[in-house]
Amino acid sequence: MQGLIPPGQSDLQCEVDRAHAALSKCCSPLDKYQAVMNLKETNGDCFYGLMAQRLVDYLPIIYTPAVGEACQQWSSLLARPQGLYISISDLGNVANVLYNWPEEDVRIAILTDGERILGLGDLGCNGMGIPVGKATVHTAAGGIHPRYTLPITIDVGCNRRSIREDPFYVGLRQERVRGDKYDELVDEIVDCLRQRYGPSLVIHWEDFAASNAFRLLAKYRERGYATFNDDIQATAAVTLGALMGAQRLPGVPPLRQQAFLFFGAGQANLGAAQLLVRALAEEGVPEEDAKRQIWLMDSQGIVYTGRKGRQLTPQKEAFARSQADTGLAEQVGKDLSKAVGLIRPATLIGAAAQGGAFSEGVVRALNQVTQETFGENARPAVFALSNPVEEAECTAQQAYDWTDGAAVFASGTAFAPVRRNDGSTFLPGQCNNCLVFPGVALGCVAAGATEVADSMMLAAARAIGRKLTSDELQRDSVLPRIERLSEIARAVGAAVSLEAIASNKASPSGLSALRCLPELGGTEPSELLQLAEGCIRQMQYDPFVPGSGLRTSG
Ligand SMILES: O=C([O-])CC(=O)C(=O)O
Ligand SMILES: [Mg+2]
Repeated sequence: MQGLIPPGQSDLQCEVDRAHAALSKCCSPLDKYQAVMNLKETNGDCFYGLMAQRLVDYLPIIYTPAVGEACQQWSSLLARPQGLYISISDLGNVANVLYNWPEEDVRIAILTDGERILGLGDLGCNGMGIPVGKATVHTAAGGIHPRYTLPITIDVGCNRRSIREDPFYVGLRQERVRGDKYDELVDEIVDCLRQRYGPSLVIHWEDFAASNAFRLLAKYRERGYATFNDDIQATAAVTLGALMGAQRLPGVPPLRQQAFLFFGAGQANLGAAQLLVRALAEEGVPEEDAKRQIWLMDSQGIVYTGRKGRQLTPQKEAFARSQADTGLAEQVGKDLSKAVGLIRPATLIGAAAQGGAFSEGVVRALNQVTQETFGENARPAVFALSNPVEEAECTAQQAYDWTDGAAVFASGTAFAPVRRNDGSTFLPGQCNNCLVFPGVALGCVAAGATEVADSMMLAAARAIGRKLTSDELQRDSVLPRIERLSEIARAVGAAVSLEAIASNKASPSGLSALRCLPELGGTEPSELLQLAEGCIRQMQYDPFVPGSGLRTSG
């Protein structure tokens, strides 16, 4: 290497600082995305060092929202492969493809088929940015070694013509394969993953369309895989965590007394509704009563039994209002402010990828019905969860302005703090599944979990609600600040492993690693936190002595 690199020596910290200074010169988030991904490719130690130290600066780049733009432009980005591509033409040959992945010890596989990337829809093979970004967050926040993560894009085609016809498109130029062949491919992938990486490999599903997401999750859970769907379960856990956090603010009505209106009946809201029912059940509310507190609204209006048109999916059917609500549903039609006026919820959760759907009229009506029902100091919850930011149902500023500061607000993509008239600031919570999935994976890996049970997701939600600090509460945040992501991931990890042990979902290897935990009894056992810290990459360069040959790492 002598002569091929400059003579001055820098340690890792200097390289991290230099990389940050260089990246600060990028003019757009997309430029920064490309530059930082290039760094990942050329100097992994420096990249992960930078992510660990400045996650809050780089999360909006490697993750939502810039990663969404990167996926939209993926074909023309000169992106180097950072994960594994398995296509429908590999059917019957998946094992060989999988053995091309160089790592022997993978603990988490993150799979997408690119059909529902964030709120951006079908991006086909260009969705690869998402599992790659999620893997990076598993490392940067959860401390999972990058070699333990395997991002996979399953290419079965793309139903967006503009993408298929893009001359630079990197995927298969065909419509999506569906039905038996699709299922066979996913089966083969999951089987081969288990064969190569063992039964406690965590399978993390990401950004599948609802028609596949629920089915695949149920199928592989039933088959005894340690598996979770980020968009259904982790989004649900962070949403429930935000609802639990809101309970700690004065004026927010008790969960068991409210009506909840879910705008959008896709994976995120259905998952949240399912988990909410479980949480209410633990408060002693019978399941049927809990369901009666919940209203779903999709593109056809209120979800109710016997609704004309397309048949309800089983997941929607579980929350369909009874025939007794037919009159109300017909009166509402597709009008959200009418729904608010007639249902009188105190919580409105949007996850329909319809930017701006929470209009001034809707938010004002929500505030009014909340105060009429629970008194003039009562505060409604407005959660605008769709990603990326253009898809958000309303902005933080709007929610505050339209309710004279009464609303408690959370969003999927971050909004800046909002200044109040008295000079203090509201701190909008970022209700993004990144507060959950790294901790869930960490907890599962640490405990050698054989299943990702609902109770483990509930434990994750509770851990998040508990972690809110008094400063955050004072600024009306319903979730811990994203700056604390690593700390939250470890707390969620601890809670998830403890619950895995308590519900007999931990395997002997995990149990022996965690053998001291039950006696510790606390909610954040220091042993587990140490274990988590132990997983973290030791980012050190070996000293380079001129004339002695290569650096051994870096
Ligand atoms: O990636 C994110 O920001 C959250 C998420 O899973 C999605 O929107 O699909
Ligand atoms: Mg997702």
